Amino acid sequence: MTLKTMPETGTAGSAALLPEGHPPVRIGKVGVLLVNLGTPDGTSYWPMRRYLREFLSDRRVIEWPRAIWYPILHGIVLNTRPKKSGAAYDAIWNRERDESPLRTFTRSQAEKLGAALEGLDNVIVDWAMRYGTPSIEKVTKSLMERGCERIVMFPLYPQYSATTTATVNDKFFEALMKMRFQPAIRTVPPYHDEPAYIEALARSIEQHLATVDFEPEVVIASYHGIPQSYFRRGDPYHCHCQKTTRLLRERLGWDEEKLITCFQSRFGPEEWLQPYTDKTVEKLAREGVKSVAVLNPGFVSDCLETLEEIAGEAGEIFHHAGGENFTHIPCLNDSAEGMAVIEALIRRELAGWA
Ligand SMILES: C=CC1=C(C)c2cc3[nH]c(cc4nc(cc5[nH]c(cc1n2)c(C)c5CCC(=O)O)C(CCC(=O)O)=C4C)c(C)c3C=C
Ligand SMILES: [Fe+2]
Ligand SMILES: [Fe+2]
Repeated sequence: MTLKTMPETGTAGSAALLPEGHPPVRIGKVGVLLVNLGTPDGTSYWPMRRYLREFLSDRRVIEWPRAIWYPILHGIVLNTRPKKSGAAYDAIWNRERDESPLRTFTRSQAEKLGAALEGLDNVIVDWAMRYGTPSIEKVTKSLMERGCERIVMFPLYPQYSATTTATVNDKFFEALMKMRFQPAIRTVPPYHDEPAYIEALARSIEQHLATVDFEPEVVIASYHGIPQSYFRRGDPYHCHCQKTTRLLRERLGWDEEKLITCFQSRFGPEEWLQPYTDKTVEKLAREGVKSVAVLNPGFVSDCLETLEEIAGEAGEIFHHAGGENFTHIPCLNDSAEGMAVIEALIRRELAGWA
């Protein structure tokens, strides 16, 4: 049998011998795949509807029996919500790049991580979204085409929830299920109590508060909510959120009145984790609290839920109820502190591979 050399293949540049007609094989690389929730491709009706349909059809997100949920989703939600949510996205849209902030930050995080890992010449960094584009399947295939025999997949959620971390894992493994020749896999675990993460949050608070001309009486750590029933059935998310706040409080030397935990972004008629952020800022203002700061430790990047719901809506609620000073502390995003967290976790998970 004739063998031919394929210089573009082989481990880290070494030539491999392949039989004539053999499909090309690229090997020797390690992929790092950052995955965030996803975001619409545009704010008009159809891109919004496509995104919401995929998101709200996920059984990990809405656990109701399909026979009950699908008529509501298709008959009501997908007819009304695309317009309403589209208007909200419009208010925060990155017009320069014509995309949502979540996409801008996720891409930048991948680019900055790639630059930070440049010394590891067998590592390729890329990014994908659980819902919408670029899909996990497409990017995973692309990493393999570029020679990745091993992939570290990082669901970008500090606190584990079945509605976020698990569904990213599911989608990733669903893509692998279709492959004859699979890469070896590592997934990055939740990091709600990692010292590097707590330190980065603490510094982001200190740095932001140094830029405003008031001292907040109360600082709210506001996490995305989940239905209470998911928590009762064993989702550890609530405990992870509480632990993040406790460690942050200890690091800052604050008491339980100064740094509190709340939950935002309720959806549907069920009871969600409480206390609710919007009700809490209103109550605080009515009780005479004049200055409040809110941070979103569960969001790796600023997005609709932080920029519109907190920086926008929650601030308005606070002022209408008599509050005077309100400030939103930005997420870690692609800041030096935020990138230090992502890099530290990825370097740890690459041990023995890169
Ligand atoms: C039942 C519905 C939802 C659950 C459960 C849920 C959990 C959950 N979500 C995030 C993070 C994000 N959610 C975002 C947007 C968003 N979330 C829901 C619903 C549920 N989320 C909807 C319908 C939407 C879309 C916007 C809207 O119509 O309100 C985003 C923002 C994405 C963006 O493009 O900016 C994030 C991020 C977490 C962390 C979480 C559970 C822990
Ligand atoms: Fe959400
Ligand atoms: Fe929201």
